[in-house]
Amino acid sequence: MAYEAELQVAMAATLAAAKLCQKVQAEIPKALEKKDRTPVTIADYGSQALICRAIAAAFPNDAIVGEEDAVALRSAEQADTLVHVAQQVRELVPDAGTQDVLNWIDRGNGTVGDRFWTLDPIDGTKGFLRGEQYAIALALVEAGEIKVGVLGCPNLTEDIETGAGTRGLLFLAVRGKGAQLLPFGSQAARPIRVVDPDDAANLRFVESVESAHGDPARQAAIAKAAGIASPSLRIDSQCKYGAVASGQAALYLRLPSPKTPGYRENIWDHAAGAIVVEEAGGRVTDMFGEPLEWHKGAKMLNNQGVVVSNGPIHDAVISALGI
Ligand SMILES: Nc1ncnc2c1ncn2[C@@H]1O[C@H](COP(=O)(O)O)[C@@H](OP(=O)(O)O)[C@H]1O
Ligand SMILES: [Mg+2]
Ligand SMILES: [Mg+2]
Ligand SMILES: [Mg+2]
Repeated sequence: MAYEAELQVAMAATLAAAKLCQKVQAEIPKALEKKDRTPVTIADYGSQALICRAIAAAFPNDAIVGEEDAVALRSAEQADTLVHVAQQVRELVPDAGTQDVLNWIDRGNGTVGDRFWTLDPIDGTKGFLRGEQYAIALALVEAGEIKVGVLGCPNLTEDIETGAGTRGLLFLAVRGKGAQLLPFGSQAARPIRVVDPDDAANLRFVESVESAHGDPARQAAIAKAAGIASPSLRIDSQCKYGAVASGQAALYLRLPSPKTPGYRENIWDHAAGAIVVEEAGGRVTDMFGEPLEWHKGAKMLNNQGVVVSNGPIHDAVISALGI
């Protein structure tokens, strides 16, 4: 199958990173603050190191556009943090040196091009710090189109609302080959599909836990206008794409927050989730109904807001947005 090698490398690397993240989350990590005042932890750095190492080894010519960089970790003030990151990485790569770890993290400072990977080593760091949902998101983009996506959701359960079923889910997709769900520890991935329009129980919408990352009042009004009356399920990270792809929600709305109207979305916050939803039969656009631009830069400067749906309700949502 096309992209089989890429899929296998991405899956193995994401599962290794998930192991590191689960261990660190259980130890209740501290947050450091980045220049943009958002949090980062040793697990974000460790996850990026492990995944970049794996991609660099298998596909040495591929660029990686990752969220994190090692600038702060190279500073004297963060010497202790670097020791902790390296310790976590060595649990999985015993011979990893501290310089190796820094270099692997910085391997994620690539730029977009004809073929590149985009990586969010922990999407939903705020959820991770609360002990709630987060995702490890890795996607391969070629000629402006996402070809492979792997989304690791270590705290997500098969039944998202009740918490029943296996905890720890890997969502996978290869362009044109459908989307699949592989519970952690299982050998058998199963195909997933978006929700049918007549499945009333799952015709709900999902949005961020963080009110400041969206516009909850408008999101509720738009969902209602599109025929979804029940309250939203609030979930951190690209786990929301997993909810739509696995037919447990019909809609994910992410409209610009009135507090940060100029905010533009990062490709790594959406690419892996987007191909999983599209391959499960759904649709992903910006709030104007336009396709998201994956290869113009790390920030999607020409897109605003994100609408993710099962497909049939998409046009009603875009017209309810009325723009
Ligand atoms: N003002 C804002 N509007 C929209 N998204 C924002 C934002 N500030 C931060 N984010 C993004 O929201 C992501 C988390 O998504 P969610 O809100 O769905 O849980 C963060 O990813 P990281 O946690 O990887 O930094 C960050 O990139
Ligand atoms: Mg972040
Ligand atoms: Mg993110
Ligand atoms: Mg992140």
